[in-house]
Amino acid sequence: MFVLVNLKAYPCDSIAVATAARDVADDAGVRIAVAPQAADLARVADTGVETWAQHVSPIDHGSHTGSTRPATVADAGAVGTLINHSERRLTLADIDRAREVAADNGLETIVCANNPAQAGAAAALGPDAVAVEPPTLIGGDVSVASADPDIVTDAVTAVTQVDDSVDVFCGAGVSTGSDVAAAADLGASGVLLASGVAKADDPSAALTDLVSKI
Ligand SMILES: O=C(CO)COP(=O)(O)O
Repeated sequence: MFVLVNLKAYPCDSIAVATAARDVADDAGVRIAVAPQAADLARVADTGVETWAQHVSPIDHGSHTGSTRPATVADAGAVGTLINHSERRLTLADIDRAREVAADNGLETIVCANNPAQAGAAAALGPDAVAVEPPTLIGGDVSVASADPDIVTDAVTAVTQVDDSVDVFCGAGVSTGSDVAAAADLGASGVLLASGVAKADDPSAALTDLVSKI
């Protein structure tokens, strides 16, 4: 299982979380990555933790004020990027282009989706993975794997029917090792989470629990 921690714009110490994630990943032998805000990418990557971008713009060089260029993200030390997060939606054409430019720059890509139908559509664009995250459960206390397990299994079916080389992750409300184990049982190969670590009093303890049943 791949554990990807999205720090969003939460008021956490991104370097402290990154350092904890690096150490827990090393100790547990589990793949853990941290996705900080764009301005923190290089500092987070310098800790040695696997670093992802929260978003990239569907552009390369040019007159694109305020954009997050995939190549710049890669130069800062990111190895992958989320695309079309529920809080950073893109048009279909922009998802396609962002994935293409990100991949051209060596970034791994995860396209986010609200539901199984969108997950299948996202798989058709050829990302490395699709993450299904029901918006109503994001930021809540109940994991998608227990609140709505069919969403996960149906997303796995939808994605596999389109392209069985695309991994399926799930997210929303994931905060414990039991949540991660339940996601794996439903066929997910990774989890995407935020508040369970970014808002934790002790991010290291939260991460240790998250990987405890993998
Ligand atoms: O949006 C999410 C991860 O990108 C999920 O957020 P929570 O883990 O806070 O529900």
